[in-house]
Amino acid sequence: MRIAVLGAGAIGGCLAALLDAAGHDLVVVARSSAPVLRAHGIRLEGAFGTHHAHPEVVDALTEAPDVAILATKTIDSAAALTPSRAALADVPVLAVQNGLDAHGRVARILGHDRVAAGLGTWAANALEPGVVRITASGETVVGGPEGERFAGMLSGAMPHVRRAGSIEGAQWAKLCVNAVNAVPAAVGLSMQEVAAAPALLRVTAAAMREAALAAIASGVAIERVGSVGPETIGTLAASIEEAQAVPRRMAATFGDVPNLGSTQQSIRKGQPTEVDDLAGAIVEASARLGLDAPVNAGLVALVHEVERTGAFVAPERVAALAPLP
Ligand SMILES: NC(=O)C1=CN([C@@H]2O[C@H](COP(=O)(O)OP(=O)(O)OC[C@H]3O[C@@H](n4cnc5c(N)ncnc54)[C@H](OP(=O)(O)O)[C@@H]3O)[C@@H](O)[C@H]2O)C=CC1
Ligand SMILES: CC(C)(CO)C(=O)C(=O)O
Repeated sequence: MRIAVLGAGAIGGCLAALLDAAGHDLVVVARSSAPVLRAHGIRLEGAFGTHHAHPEVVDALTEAPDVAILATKTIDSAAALTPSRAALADVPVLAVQNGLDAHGRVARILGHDRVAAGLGTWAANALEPGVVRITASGETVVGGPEGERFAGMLSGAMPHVRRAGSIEGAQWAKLCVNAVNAVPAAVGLSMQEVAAAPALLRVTAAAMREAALAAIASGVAIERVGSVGPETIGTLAASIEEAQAVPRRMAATFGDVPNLGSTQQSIRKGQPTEVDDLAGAIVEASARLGLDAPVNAGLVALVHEVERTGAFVAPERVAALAPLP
């Protein structure tokens, strides 16, 4: 199949390399990394194996591929899709992005609803253009319109692909997972270091708890994604003390290689983050559901401060969002 990948960073670069290795014909739509990708291709290393791909690299699509994958940060979806909109007019698209309803937003930009959603639980690092390191394996959950097509396609290229029953339930579970992203992005530590620091672990647990309470209040049947399923939501909701087991366990699944998370990687590349679509989505959903989410609101403000100043904040300022008893 002729497959277009828009956004060849940590997730898109990994998928492009794996699909290339599986024998597909890849075209990559790239932004600032385009010259490096043209010259050196994409090198994948780590938990999904090693492969060096040399896909065609373009600024925008002029011809329709068979299918496309969007793997930019959510804040870049419109800018990445708009120049290729005509070529994607009738093309099934898989949006591999975090946040609630990222694929719905893509459907609205494209003006058609053949848009599936993909949720990756693996840890991917791409701080250097054209080099992707998968530092921890994990499942990929695919759902929504065209979900079956994309689950089949990915299954032929990578391990642990699962079709979601309810993509909305899976996106809520993933939003709870991504409540771990903001603390490392604010202080500049890895997820493992945050889990080992009692004051920062407590704030992470409090942020996840707010996400879980909003998930419960939404009334959506939560579907397991990675290590977060309905029973985990119950643990998170019970109390901050009980909730701490969840980010601690999650950090252990990321293994020994420090995992910065996708939000901190944006910071380290000097780029805006998608924190408004992660911690910010928890704040927004909570307000809609009549709940407060002060910890996530505080984290959104701190991550935006780090984006503006380029300097990580002192751990004490994060710890103050949910002080130790
Ligand atoms: N990293 C991870 O471990 C995980 C990430 N995710 C989610 O996956 C999604 C992608 O994240 P991730 O791969 O980490 O992000 P990256 O920043 O690593 O990659 C995004 C890529 O999109 C490119 N891009 C941005 N705008 C455009 C544009 N207008 N045209 C073409 N390309 C563009 C960027 O180009 P440039 O080179 O110029 O920056 C970059 O290469 C996010 O929603 C994230 O939350 C989900 C699970 C795990
Ligand atoms: C799964 C996890 C937490 C991997 O780091 C992720 O989704 C992210 O960083 O955005």
